[in-house]
Amino acid sequence: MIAFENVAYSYGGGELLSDVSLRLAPGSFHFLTGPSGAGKSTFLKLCYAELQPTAGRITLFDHDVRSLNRDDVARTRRRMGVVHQDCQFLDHLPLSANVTLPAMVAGRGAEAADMKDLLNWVGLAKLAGALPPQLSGGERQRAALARAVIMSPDVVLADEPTGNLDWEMSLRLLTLLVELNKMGKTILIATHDLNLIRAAKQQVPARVLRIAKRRVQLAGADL
Ligand SMILES: Nc1ncnc2c1ncn2[C@@H]1O[C@H](COP(=O)(O)OP(=O)(O)OP(=O)(O)O)[C@@H](O)[C@H]1O
Repeated sequence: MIAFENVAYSYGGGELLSDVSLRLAPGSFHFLTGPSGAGKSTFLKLCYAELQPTAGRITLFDHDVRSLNRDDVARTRRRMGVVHQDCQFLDHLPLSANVTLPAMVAGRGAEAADMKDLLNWVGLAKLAGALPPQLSGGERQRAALARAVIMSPDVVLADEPTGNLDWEMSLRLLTLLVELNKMGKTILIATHDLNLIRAAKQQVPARVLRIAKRRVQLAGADL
């Protein structure tokens, strides 16, 4: 589904990531950990073709990212839901419109019933008409997850989705990601939170990728 072969990435200085080879199988659940500045967000950006590798090959849904034109990239991204670290919204639009925006942009429009189901699922049905600045950190994170999955993506990539949340809210968000995985979605979550990883491992066979010394490697069962 997502495959890296001897991938390197540099923003112009020295290499941030070197010789990364791995494969995220369909339906798998992975965490990505590593110190601040190690390249977790950069790795996720490579996964959704926001960045191109400076060396090696990345394959998304069996297509080499270098062979994709702009339309192909847009089509590929529709199969991927991304929860960004900063969860930005359009502040003048109500939550419901923000969540359905990806469907609108893709020219699909979302059925009102689907949107209601989705907001119910993330526990935000009562806030459908609220404006983003009125939402708490946890509500914003859950809204960002709803927006990421409105197009029924095959893959969900989340960058520190529980970064600003208390433990109870983190577990709630994790439960939603585990539910998505049980529905067959491939999940990749960048996080610093080892407790979150431990909690996930009690629910799903999650694996841990660790960035260290520019390499991304599978961690052992002990984290
Ligand atoms: N657009 C950019 N141009 C140049 N350098 C960048 C750019 N984006 C990130 N970097 C640098 O690349 C390194 C990795 O950044 P990245 O955001 O991928 O790390 P991270 O592991 O996600 O960090 P954190 O855990 O703090 O969010 C950092 O040193 C950062 O300053």
